[in-house]
Amino acid sequence: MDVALQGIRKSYGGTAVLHEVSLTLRGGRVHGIVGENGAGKSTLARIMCGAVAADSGQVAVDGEPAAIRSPRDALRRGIALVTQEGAIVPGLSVADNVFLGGGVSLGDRRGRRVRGLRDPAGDRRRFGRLAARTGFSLDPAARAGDLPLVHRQQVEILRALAQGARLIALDEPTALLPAPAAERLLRLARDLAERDGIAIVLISHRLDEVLSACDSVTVLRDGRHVTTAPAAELTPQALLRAMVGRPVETLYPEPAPVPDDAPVVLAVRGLSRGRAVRDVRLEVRAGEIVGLAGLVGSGRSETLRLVFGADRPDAGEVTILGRPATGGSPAHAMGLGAALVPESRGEQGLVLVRSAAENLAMASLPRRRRLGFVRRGAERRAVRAVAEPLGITGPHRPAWTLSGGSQQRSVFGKWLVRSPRLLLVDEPTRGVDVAAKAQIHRLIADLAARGVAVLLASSEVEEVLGLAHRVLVMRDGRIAGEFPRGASAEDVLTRAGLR
Ligand SMILES: Nc1ncnc2c1ncn2[C@@H]1O[C@H](COP(=O)(O)OP(=O)(O)OP(=O)(O)O)[C@@H](O)[C@H]1O
Repeated sequence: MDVALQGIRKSYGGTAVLHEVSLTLRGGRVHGIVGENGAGKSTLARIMCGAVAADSGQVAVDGEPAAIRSPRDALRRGIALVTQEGAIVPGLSVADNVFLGGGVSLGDRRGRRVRGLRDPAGDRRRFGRLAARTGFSLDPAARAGDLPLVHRQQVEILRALAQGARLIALDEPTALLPAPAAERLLRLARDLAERDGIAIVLISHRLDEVLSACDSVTVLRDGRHVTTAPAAELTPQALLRAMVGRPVETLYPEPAPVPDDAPVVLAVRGLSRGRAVRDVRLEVRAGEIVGLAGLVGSGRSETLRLVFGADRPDAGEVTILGRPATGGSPAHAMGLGAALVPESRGEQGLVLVRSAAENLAMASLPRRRRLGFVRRGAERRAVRAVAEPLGITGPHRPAWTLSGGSQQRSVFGKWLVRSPRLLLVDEPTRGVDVAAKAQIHRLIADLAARGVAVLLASSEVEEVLGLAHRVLVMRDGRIAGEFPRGASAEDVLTRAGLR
């Protein structure tokens, strides 16, 4: 199946987000779409999949104009979108999400049963076949809302396949995955293209994976189509130049040395919670960046949550600047100077119906003043002090309309306005483009240089090794090793059980 996008235009509130973009996606091929945050990648994918209406232009399927007005229309035409955050119906089982796809795709959160009666035994067989085809091991009876984001994405892929999709657009599918799982997913994408003739669209900020997984790559810049070229003729540098239109600094900033007399800001001893975190011991001094590497589920994020008081430990002790913080609450930890930039910005980081400016201003105010309306003055100050330096575009629009990168920067900014002494950061650059990534790295390095203690968890081993003074590797909830900055990624991955 070929899908041609012709002269697609889209504006939001008078701002053009896509300018006459044309692109043909062919069955049996993997097409990459790259571009900086806000370049229009997701909007293009949403238009093709019926989640957003174009202002003009058309979508043609196998040469015939196709009126795609909803995700259901798109799915009927064989076009499915798999998003980063997962458009599943949380209250339904995995199997129901997969098989009721046509009826429950985006916008129908109650999951109405549009197909009438179901055949449970048939569904089980079909589910088994799909699971075998994809290599996903999901429990069909599990409640979809209980699944972690990475598994919700698998549910969406199964749903697309169960509904017979011939074009599957994957919007940043590997952003959350550790290296081996990302490789498996990309292999699956290639296999679906080659064996089943499905057209795969891969939107990603990881240029190396785009180049290795795709047949052709399209570059968008500021809503314009810059080029489409065979991946074999491109290099990461050429892609970057096309994306950004200027040379980009991609080296990690050298962290400032930690003074010998720098006080210990965070001390953790014997910290344990169930099987997730076991007997963790670590220290972070003022000005020091300590990295936490490890697989998803190795205990990285859980350790940060325990330190921040978001979860209660079964045992162990946390002190922040010498004051006890064990098993307190986020409010208590914040009172001691801690800040947590969480992994999932949509769920934990931002009030999405408020603007980035309001989110920033809310974070800057004392707790008791945070309810009700935020004063315009506080908003203006927050925009000047944080949103502008961080390059957050559209700080006055509701946060849900911001590009993924601007959302991530807003979450970061929210904590910066509070001048923390201890910064706990989880996946700081997920879904962030190369230029913004460099900005966030610089920001972390600058904060540390000003004496902030940073505990940084990331699934990108290169990121932790590049930024941190030293790296602790977690495996099965325990600290399995420690490496200095500049150690080889291979060694860290081996210790983490990834290789
Ligand atoms: N519903 C909306 N209302 C207003 N503006 C929007 C809306 N959705 C997207 N935009 C804007 O359109 C532009 C393109 O956004 P889009 O999400 O398509 O970019 P992207 O290339 O996918 O970025 P990222 O890599 O950060 O996900 C951004 O400036 C974004 O803020």
